[in-house]
Amino acid sequence: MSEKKVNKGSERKQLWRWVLFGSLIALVLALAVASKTSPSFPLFGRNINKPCTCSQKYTGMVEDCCCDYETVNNLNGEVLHPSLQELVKTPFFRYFKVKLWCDCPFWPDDGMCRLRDCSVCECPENEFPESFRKPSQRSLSADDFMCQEGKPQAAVDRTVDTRAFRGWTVTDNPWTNDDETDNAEMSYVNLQLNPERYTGYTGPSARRIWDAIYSENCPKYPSEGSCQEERILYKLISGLHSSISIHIASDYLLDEAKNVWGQNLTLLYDRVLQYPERVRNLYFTFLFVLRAVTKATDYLEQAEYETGNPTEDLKTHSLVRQILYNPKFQAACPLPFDEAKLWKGQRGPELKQKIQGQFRNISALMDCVGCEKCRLWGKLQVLGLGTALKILFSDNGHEHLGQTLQLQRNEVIALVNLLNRLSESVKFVHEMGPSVETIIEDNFSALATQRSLLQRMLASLLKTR
Ligand SMILES: Cc1cc2nc3c(=O)[nH]c(=O)nc-3n(C[C@H](O)[C@H](O)[C@H](O)COP(=O)(O)OP(=O)(O)OC[C@H]3O[C@@H](n4cnc5c(N)ncnc54)[C@H](O)[C@@H]3O)c2cc1C
Repeated sequence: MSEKKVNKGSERKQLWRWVLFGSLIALVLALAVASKTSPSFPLFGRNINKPCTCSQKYTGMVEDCCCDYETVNNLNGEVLHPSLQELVKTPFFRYFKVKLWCDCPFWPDDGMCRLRDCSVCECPENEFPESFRKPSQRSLSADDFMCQEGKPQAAVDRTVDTRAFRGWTVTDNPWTNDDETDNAEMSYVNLQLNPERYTGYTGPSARRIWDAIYSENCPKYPSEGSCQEERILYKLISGLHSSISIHIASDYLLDEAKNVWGQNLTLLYDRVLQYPERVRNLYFTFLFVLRAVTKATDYLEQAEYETGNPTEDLKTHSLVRQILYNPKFQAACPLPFDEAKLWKGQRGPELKQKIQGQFRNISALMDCVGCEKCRLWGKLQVLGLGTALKILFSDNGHEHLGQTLQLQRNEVIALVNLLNRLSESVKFVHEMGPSVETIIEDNFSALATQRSLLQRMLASLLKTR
């Protein structure tokens, strides 16, 4: 009888151990599945220290700028974003002239030049209206439709309305490497047909470009005694990088088989939000480019936006004026960035030359980008930044800017499209950031609770053994 009791007791203990062990496994599996299947439940493989929320992090003045985060968000939401969205759709601003061939000057044997054929990948002729011109008349082979590492989302649609290009002079830009004179190699691209978004471009080729940019041309922590100008170059590139990542996250191919596109908030968090510095650099870059646009007010106001469509062209001019002369903007943030404090002192001119050289290298590196659509937006946005630098630092001629500044049409198109991209990114981070961080935070505390539960169960399991 007593032996039976003892046996029953040890059986129950055994059973209890199995129940505990089973629950433990079930809990771990449930967490793993939740983490894998839900993009907004990113728990595993992370540091689970509690992050602080967007609202706590982004207050006060944007570093090195003259506006605070709240003002930037308000102005962007109410004034800039809506106008810019309209402006970039106009015929003048939606066509960009670009050399898309991959003639990377740095590492010809990268293997990316097998994409040379891919760079002329065009839609089959029956996909677009007859009246549209194609830049290349060469006959298309089957390979042309299988380009960009087999990813159609990476190919550029060259559908273009030729009426959009007239006038404007060719001028130098000491900050960039772009040569617009070689018309034979240039394509005209309709930016509205080629949104900046996820393309599947990743791995060593992409990594090599970013590495070359950061390690050789704009190190985060340059040599001892680094100055504000060097930090500013880093922040501009980092802000642009954040914006590219935000566009990938906001327009992501969620299901390749079904061609479903949507937001990838895990990616947004992983690449941008969890590094507050990257968000700050995005705001900095936005204000820097905005300052360049406002500084060129006289020039942009008088420029010709003619495309052969008087109604559209009038609308373009009116939208440009709406941005440049918005009273709300002028009252709340009249000087987004103060460029006058740079290049001072004896080292000024030498430093400027050095940084110009670094920026030109970054511009040249865009030819090494091994994905056509990424190259398009990389080139456009770097040209946009180069244009901002040219406007802000043209031979110290700030006072007479209206008379001395000369911009190419393509530079103006790049500048405005860059500003629009940055404005979209600022809006997305402002609107989505807090909720994404709250979800992550909730998940972190859920994980913390589950972790302590697991620890207790494990301890109890070990005890009963
Ligand atoms: C010019 C260019 C344009 C591109 N455009 C597209 C595109 O349109 N669509 C697309 O799908 N892919 C694009 N890519 C690829 C994309 O940027 C990533 O390289 C790719 O998605 C792989 O990402 P990753 O996670 O390895 O990190 P990456 O974004 O490649 O970052 C590499 C490293 O840089 C550092 N880093 C990341 N972000 C920042 C930042 N904001 N500031 C400072 N340092 C940072 C980190 O150390 C990171 O590990 C582009 C690449 C380049 C070079």
